[in-house]
Amino acid sequence: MMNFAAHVTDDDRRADARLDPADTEPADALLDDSAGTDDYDSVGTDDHDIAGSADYDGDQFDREDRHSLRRVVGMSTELDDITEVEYRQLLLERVVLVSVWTSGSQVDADNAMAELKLLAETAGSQVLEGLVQRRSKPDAATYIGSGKVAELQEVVAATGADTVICDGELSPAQLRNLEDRVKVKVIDRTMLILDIFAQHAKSVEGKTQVELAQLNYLKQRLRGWGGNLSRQVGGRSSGGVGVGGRGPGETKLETDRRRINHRISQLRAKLREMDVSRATKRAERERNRVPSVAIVGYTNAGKSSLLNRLTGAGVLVEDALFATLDPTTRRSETDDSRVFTLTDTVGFVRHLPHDLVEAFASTLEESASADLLLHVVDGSDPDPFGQISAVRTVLSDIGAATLPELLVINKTDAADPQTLTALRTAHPDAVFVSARTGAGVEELRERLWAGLPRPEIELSALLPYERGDLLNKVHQSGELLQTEHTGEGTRVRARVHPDLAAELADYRTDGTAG
Ligand SMILES: Nc1nc2c(ncn2[C@@H]2O[C@H](COP(=O)(O)OP(=O)(O)OP(=O)(O)O)[C@@H](O)[C@H]2O)c(=O)[nH]1
Ligand SMILES: [Mg+2]
Repeated sequence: MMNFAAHVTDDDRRADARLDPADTEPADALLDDSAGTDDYDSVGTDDHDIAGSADYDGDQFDREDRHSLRRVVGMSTELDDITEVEYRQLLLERVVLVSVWTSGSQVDADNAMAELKLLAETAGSQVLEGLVQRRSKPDAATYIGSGKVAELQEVVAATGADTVICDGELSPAQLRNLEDRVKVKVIDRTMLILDIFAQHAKSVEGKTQVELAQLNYLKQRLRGWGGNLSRQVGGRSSGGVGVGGRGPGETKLETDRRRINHRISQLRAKLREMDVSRATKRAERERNRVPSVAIVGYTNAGKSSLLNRLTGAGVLVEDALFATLDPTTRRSETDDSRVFTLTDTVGFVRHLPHDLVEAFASTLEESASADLLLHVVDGSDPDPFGQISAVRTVLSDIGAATLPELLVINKTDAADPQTLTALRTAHPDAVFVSARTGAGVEELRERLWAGLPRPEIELSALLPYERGDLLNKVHQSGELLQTEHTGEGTRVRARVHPDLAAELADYRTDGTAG
């Protein structure tokens, strides 16, 4: 294990931040932490060299960083000192997966199970076994049928698993009943995804959003878990008053509920503040009329790799789900000097937990307000069509369904040729690329540039040399078609937005001035 001391510090800090109800983060810490991400202004001046970025897709970045952030099991000491959310996070180690398959083919069921396995592994678990039950609908009491529960009980005992992960969102009663029967912790897909988000969130905003989603989810399940945890952990730690042995009695539950509610309102307030600064930044961008492109798509499709290819951004790329949680915005330029921004975003997944969509609303709004969506699809996935429709579902949830979209089929180097043919037939307008090899990236760049909105007014003007500011504005927010330096100033032909056209009115030479 690497860098143990660093883990302890990180864990301590996290525990502190969550537990003290009176805790308010110093404002400067807040600023510090968010400075690295989503900061269009700070990168605005440093133009990334597109040609220089052609050699890498970002796979080289930050991997160590990410792994050094993995949670250390059992670092917290007193149960009194941790919320149940954190308690839940402590052990997710040796797991058995369970799913109920209600419709679709065997292949679909296998794909869903493979995805659940990937999710579990991304959360840091070792998957011991997977059980699928075909059923017209999940059992109301135990999710899987009672015969299957007995089988699950045996598998858990035989493998020594400490957790069961169910592929769906279970009711509190289902969770409780299953825990009672199999005697280990049972979590559902929603909790699993929340757990991954919790591990991956880096910025203050991301962490706040995840914690809010976790607490909202937990609040509804508090009673069920409280009862179970005491029995379960008490049994495991052989009767002593070990961790959890005290058991959250009614009073403890009440305290927990109050603390959770208090914490939720704190987090909401904090997010509202951050929302304001995000909105200010976006308004600034909109005022400058810099076209924005959002890279969206299924998790692990290669969105960050493409951003790196296109701009040399150096964003974390990892063969893991939800590697990116904090949106990163980079400035870029077309070959005819039009400036635009590219934002890498959180990946989507089938059945994205509702609490998460809500908590990440402001992050997702970033995509909803873009001028163009680059919808990246993993062409090497067994079911790229399923990915496309899952992503479109989330897009319409966040009000982004009607935005212009450029479909990008990525990983063509690894994709099955038949699948690619099927994709070509179904989506003749899509661009086929490989962020890994760079194939198709040139075409993508051109299609992307062509898809950017263009300023609506074309004009000619003669700008005196002392109005370098105006020339600069044309360069930044308009489109320079022609420039010529003369004795009196710079002659330009350009396309600009109406407000800039108004500013240029006095200098126009094409007769429509005034
Ligand atoms: N073979 C192949 N692998 C690729 C390609 N593009 C990306 N990958 C790999 O796919 C994995 C995911 O890439 P990312 O760029 O992190 O994907 P993402 O869409 O940003 O993922 P999240 O942020 O987790 O949602 C990494 O292991 C990449 O190296 C490609 O064109 N071909
Ligand atoms: Mg990413």
